[in-house]
Amino acid sequence: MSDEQLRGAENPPIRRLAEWDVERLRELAGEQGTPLYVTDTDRVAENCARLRAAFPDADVKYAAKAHTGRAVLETVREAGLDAECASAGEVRRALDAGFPGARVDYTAVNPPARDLDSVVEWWDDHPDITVTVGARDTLDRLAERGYDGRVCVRVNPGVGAGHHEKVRTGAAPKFGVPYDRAAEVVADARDRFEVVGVHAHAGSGIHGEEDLAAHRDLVARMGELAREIGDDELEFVDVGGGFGVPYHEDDPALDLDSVADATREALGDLDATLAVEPGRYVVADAGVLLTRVNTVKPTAETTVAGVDAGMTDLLRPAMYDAYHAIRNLDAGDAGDARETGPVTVAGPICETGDTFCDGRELPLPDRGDLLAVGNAGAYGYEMASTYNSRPRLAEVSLAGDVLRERETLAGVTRLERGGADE
Ligand SMILES: Cc1ncc(COP(=O)(O)O)c(C=O)c1O
Ligand SMILES: N[C@@H](CCCC[NH3+])C(=O)O
Repeated sequence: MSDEQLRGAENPPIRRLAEWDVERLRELAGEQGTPLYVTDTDRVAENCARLRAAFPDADVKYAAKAHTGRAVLETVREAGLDAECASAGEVRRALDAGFPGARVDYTAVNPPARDLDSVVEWWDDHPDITVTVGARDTLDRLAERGYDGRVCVRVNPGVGAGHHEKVRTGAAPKFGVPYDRAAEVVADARDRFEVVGVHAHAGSGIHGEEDLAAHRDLVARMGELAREIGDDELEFVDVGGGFGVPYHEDDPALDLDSVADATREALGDLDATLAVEPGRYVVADAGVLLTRVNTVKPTAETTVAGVDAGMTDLLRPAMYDAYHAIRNLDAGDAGDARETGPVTVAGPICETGDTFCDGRELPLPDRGDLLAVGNAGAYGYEMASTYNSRPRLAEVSLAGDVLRERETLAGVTRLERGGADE
């Protein structure tokens, strides 16, 4: 596909929930049961292609935490993005999915000893891995293990952005060395390692003028820092990810090309390559969560649609009050004519926060209706848990391949004495 097409209607910047093939989703739910994640890997590839077209001279890395499933990692690798990993586990999964070490960055945040041990061990076979370090202690701990390889220094830019305070990383003291100490830490690191880059990340879900202004500030600060410490001695300046997607049906899509232009302009002239590391943008609209209504309960204020998916399957609404579009695939524009009214879609978990929406205007549900929850491809399955002894749900590709099997109770209890048999 040419860049022209990638910027046009052939590859639109967002796939809305209404654009998924309802018949196909019904078939998959029928074959696999619910709750079920459906992932369209072609869409993942399209999103990667659009990122590469918007940032043609940059190193585009995929933040693997958004969706670390094998099929997605392989798709991203084939599409030419690198892998940005948040743990030794993610590093291992990226290597196993075929990323060469030179295309793997490990962003080590307060890294557990076991993670450092593993990555240093794998570094023998993959000497081009880059470890991104956000504290001097981490440099010392790497040196103690005999590591003298590629290091990137993570900086706390003092500028945060994102859809919720819990994901505004840039100003949180947890992440990165303070901006005014960054040059000193880089100098120290240069004595002991090969310093290949500097890094900062504003936060997740950048969407809207205020967030974009913060992103530009961060990028400008990183450009200044790189020039101060010698950009000709760096391979890259990584300005993080965070590019948002529209969760509300009528939110506009992010204009990625203008974000890319603004990023380059804010960075200024540099010998080092620009790097970005989006996660959500790659996978959010490539996934839906299918769930079935099992209980309908009219109340004075709302009709409760009790469903078989819960916060254990998609945590974002409970954790961040995140909005996800919901479509009833058996009613309204996708099925029977129905009256609409305020509907509360609630899961089976014993927590008040276990709702996907509260009093949202939707077709009044019937028991057995199939609902689709949109933009579930990013931070969906990866944040799933087994709370309330709920086995994790299954994931299939749009083509029908099982990407992750449905877990069983035996899977949940396999690590405990006297665990269940099935
Ligand atoms: C260091 C780092 N890089 C990249 C990302 C990816 O963010 P997003 O999925 O919003 O693009 C995150 C998550 O916020 C992050 O913490
Ligand atoms: N898990 C968050 C975003 C990632 C934060 C990672 N630093 C979300 O679902 O919005």
